[in-house]
Amino acid sequence: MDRRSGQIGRIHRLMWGVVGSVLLTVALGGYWFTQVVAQLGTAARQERVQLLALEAAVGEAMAELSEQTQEWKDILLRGHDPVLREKHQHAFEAHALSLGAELVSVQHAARELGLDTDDIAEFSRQHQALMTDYRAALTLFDPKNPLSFRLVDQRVQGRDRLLRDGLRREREKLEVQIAAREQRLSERGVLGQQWLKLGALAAFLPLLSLWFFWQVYRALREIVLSDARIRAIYQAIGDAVLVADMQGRVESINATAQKLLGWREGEARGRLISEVFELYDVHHQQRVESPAESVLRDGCPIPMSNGMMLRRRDGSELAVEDSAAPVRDEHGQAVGVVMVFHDVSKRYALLAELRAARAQFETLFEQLPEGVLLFDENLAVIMHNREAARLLEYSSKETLQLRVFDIEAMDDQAAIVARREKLQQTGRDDFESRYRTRSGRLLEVDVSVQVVQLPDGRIAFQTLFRDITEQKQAALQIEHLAYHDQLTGLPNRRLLHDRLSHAISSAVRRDAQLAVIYLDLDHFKDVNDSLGHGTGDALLQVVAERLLGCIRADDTLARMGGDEFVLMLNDLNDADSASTAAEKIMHELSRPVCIGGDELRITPSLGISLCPGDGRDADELLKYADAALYQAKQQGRATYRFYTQALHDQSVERVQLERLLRHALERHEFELYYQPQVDLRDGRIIGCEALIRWNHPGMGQVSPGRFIPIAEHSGLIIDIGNWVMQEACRQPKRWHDQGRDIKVSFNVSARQFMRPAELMQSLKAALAESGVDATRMEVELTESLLLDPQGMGEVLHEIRALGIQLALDDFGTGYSSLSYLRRFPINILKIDQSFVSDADNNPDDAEMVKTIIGMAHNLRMSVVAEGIETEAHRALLAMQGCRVGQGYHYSRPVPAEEFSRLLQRGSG
Ligand SMILES: Nc1nc2c(ncn2[C@@H]2O[C@H](COP(=O)(O)O[C@H]3[C@@H](O)[C@H](n4cnc5c(=O)[nH]c(N)nc54)O[C@@H]3COP(=O)(O)O)[C@@H](O)[C@H]2O)c(=O)[nH]1
Repeated sequence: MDRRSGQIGRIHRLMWGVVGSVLLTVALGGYWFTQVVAQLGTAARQERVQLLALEAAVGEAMAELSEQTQEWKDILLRGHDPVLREKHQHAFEAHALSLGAELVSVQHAARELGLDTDDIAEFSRQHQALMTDYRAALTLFDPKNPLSFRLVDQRVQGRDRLLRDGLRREREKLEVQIAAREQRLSERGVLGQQWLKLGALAAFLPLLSLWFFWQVYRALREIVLSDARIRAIYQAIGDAVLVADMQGRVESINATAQKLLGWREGEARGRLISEVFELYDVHHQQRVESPAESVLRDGCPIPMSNGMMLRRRDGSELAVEDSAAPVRDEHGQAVGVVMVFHDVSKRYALLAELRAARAQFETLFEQLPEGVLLFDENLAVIMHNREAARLLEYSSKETLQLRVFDIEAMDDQAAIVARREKLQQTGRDDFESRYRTRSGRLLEVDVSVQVVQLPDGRIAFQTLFRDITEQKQAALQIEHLAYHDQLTGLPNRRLLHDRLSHAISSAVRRDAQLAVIYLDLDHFKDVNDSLGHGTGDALLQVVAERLLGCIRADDTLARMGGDEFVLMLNDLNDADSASTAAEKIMHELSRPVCIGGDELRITPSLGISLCPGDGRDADELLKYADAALYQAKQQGRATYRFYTQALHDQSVERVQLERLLRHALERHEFELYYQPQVDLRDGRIIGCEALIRWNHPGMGQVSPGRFIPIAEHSGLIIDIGNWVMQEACRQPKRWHDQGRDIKVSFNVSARQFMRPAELMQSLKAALAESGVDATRMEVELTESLLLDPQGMGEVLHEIRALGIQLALDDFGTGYSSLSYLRRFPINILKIDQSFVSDADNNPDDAEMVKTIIGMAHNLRMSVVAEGIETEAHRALLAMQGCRVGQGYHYSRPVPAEEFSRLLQRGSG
């Protein structure tokens, strides 16, 4: 390339030298030539001027001669007048002089022009002679004698004419000569012009040659440059090019080929193609023929093909795409081969990546847990995955023949089309729909459609769908569960609340009345506990059925949980209608129920609130009905109560107490009082019962009779009970440390027993933390707990195993049964104070007391009598064989310190 550029530069410089010298030659030659021609023209012009001057001088001489002759005549004619004669004589002389001078001039001019001047010289002499004669004649002139005029004139007459004629002839002769000369001069001028043309031509011809030369130069330069350009392109081309001769020997390789092959052109030149271009089969790694070699063999061009690996000079490999064609001369004769190839490694890698990505995509597509359908613009399936076909129960082939209308379980095709049009605008849509399977089954599907563009530019609808039939059913079920009671299928608290809210709004709008009846089965727990939950559940179902029979279609019966039901009675005329309904309910539910061969008798308690009289809010009405129910329960059960202001106040108080109770523990407002248990024979304190007290800063001491039911109802009894347990365990340890070993009993609520594991954990922790001897502790539980034989047995045995004694509180008021007394590890029976208080007056109570004491002894249990208020009580009990008792007769429950003093005193 550099050499080529150098050559072009040299040619360039040479050409400029030639052009310069030609231009210089042309310029100098032209200048010289024009100078010569110009000189030639100047000489001719000067000669012509001289001829003209000669001709003019001859003319002048003739004119002067004529003037002289005329003056002569005037002298002769007017010579008689001396003045005129003198004047004309002067003029005559002047003209004679001028004529003489003119003749001299003519002679000179003629001589200069090289003309014959002899005649002119002769004339000059004749004129001189004539003048002499004139002047001589004049001397003869007498102005007074006219004859003298004649005489004078006769002397010169004829001679002046002769002179004039001679001069005329001379002029004619000169004119001939001048004409000849003129002719020659004009010929010389023409010649000069020809020369000028020739000169111009001479100057033009080199210019023309120069122009031709320039054109040739340009053409040559173009050839050279295009050759260089081709060469440059050849080198710069992105594809590798190898040119070889017919023997397969490399002639040239371009820069790209050098880079790819690892051979420099100089090194590769002359080598066999196979040496520099080692080609291998990609898959089998076998050496294969290069396309150039195949062209040399067959003479046929090989189009661009790939799939081969090129082994480079350094041993590394490249994937190449190559082609070859024969190189032919102007006669079509093959003179070599050209091979073009390029590196396709990156493309191969990319293709491999693409293939891997596609395989990945296909796997993903096929393994998608969702069905995928691709619909074209006409909503026909053009692609699908396996899951789509499976869900729709079609084969793959069948799926590809479906249209959306075959799948969508929508009768309204227009709606489907409208949805498609909307989709085209929004690009995406998510909705739930129903698909019909091949077998006609309906699938609830969650569909997500996206508008996509196909490679050919058309749009398509990519539809992902998921079978949510089960989910839907589950959701429906959940929704049903969320709003219904599982056991009875009745609306639950939430649904009741909704309906009640709507019913209240409607009633208020229509100025109508409605009643809310809160119902609770009396002693249902006992049934449940004694006969088992199965029976309890069956009973609840019967109750639900009977209640449904008591209400109208637009009324609502809901189960609130446990044995609690609520009835919402719409459009009541007055409160009496509610009473009527309540009585009907009581009557219906009081009828015996037969379950599993057992005949059960139950009674309900009912609380009633009215809308709008008692309130216009669902929660309010429920709360008031609950308060009325509470009242009904308090007042002996098996009855109904309407909500009243007093009830409202109690209810408010309960709510307030509950709110305050929630903070009582953390504010250390609880305290344990201890009531002595004494030996009825000698009044000696042998133990005590721990009874909780709530010292509220504002309300003073709140009795457990007020707050324990609230604590139990709210669940706060768990924490409070744990605190009692801990404190009750700590106290005997303190007394022990003071030298007094006292047994302490404490109450454990039924709700605490409902969480046996937690109870045991708390109990053990309390014992461990206090370090008390467990045999000093006694747990009091109520009779009703023993009605659940399965649940309770274990925990009671565990408590006993710790060494703690078990006392059955309020014995005689519940389902006292010998069987469970035998079954459970109860140590002590506590006779309820209600029997004790009247035992001295009421023979039934006395009999009861006697029976309990006898039973306890039979069962080898201890007996503790409660509520001993008088000596009579003590005496009666002692007489019946009861050894231990407690009551105001001995001491009210007292704080620990005071109890310590009692201990010191030695008796209660
Ligand atoms: N779960 C828990 N319940 C407890 C706890 N502390 C008490 N209670 C229960 O609260 C109810 C009311 O108890 P209280 O007001 O303390 O009444 C007790 C005695 O003061 C009272 N008593 C004792 N002797 C007499 C008497 O001669 N006459 C009379 N009229 N009353 C008397 O009896 C209550 C003792 O009851 P009991 O537990 O059944 O032995 C009450 O039901 C308590 O059980 C507690 O910590 N946890």
